[in-house]
Amino acid sequence: MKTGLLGGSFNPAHGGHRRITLFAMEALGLDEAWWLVSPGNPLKPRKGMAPLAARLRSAHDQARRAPIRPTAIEAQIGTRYTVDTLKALKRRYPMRQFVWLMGADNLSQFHRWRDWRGVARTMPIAVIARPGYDDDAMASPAMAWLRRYRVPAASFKTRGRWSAPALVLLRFDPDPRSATAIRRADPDWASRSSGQPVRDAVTHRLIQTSEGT
Ligand SMILES: Nc1ncnc2c1ncn2[C@@H]1O[C@H](COP(=O)(O)OP(=O)(O)OP(=O)(O)O)[C@@H](O)[C@H]1O
Ligand SMILES: O=C(O)c1ccc[n+]([C@@H]2O[C@H](COP(=O)([O-])O)[C@@H](O)[C@H]2O)c1
Repeated sequence: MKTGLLGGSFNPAHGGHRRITLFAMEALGLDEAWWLVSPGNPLKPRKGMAPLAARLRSAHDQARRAPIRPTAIEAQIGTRYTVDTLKALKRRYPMRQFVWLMGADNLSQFHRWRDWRGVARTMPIAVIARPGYDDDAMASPAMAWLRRYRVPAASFKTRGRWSAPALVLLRFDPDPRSATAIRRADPDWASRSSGQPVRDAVTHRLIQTSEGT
């Protein structure tokens, strides 16, 4: 199973997340994508961050009828830094091939992440162009190191077994949507988010069994 991992605050999830995920799945030939709804981005302030349950619920709303599984795996396994999460997922799902997905805004900050080279050595990375961030991303300190590992999307898609580091740059019709704009227009979105707790499909299976696929 080729699986894309999109980590994020999802504060809240929006149509841009869904659209870039579906585009990336098509471009990279992925079977499914998991959205890792973060317990708290280590570089973002806690202030203004809606509860995890509300953010996860918004992710379920946006992922409807798509091969996208919103999860709270990091809260479940107790990781917060991406390098720890990705290593844990590779251990738990040894037969899966994972690729880390992120927008260009995150590439421009990537050198500030804990052991970012370790992230890149754990699995391939695909970066999705984002309006307003692409120039900074291309000029970023992480890109200076990562660019030697660049692989065209078309050849990545046809590779049987992936290796890392590998960097794929994806450029689609750019999507200007952002959670910041949504919060600005609707600061109380989370307080109206209610209902049954969502079932976290991947976490559920992770607790039940060791998947082995
Ligand atoms: N419109 C978009 N185009 C490309 N990538 C995006 C887009 N929106 C979100 N992403 C990417 O999706 C992941 C999760 O994003 P996140 O949940 O932080 O949403 P956001 O819209 O960037 O939020 P905020 O505005 O609060 O920073 C990140 O890797 C981010 O770069
Ligand atoms: O590991 C780190 O040091 C690190 C620093 C900043 C962000 N991240 C991860 O990057 C992903 C995107 O975060 P965000 O808030 O931009 O949606 C999310 O999975 C975060 O946990 C990870």
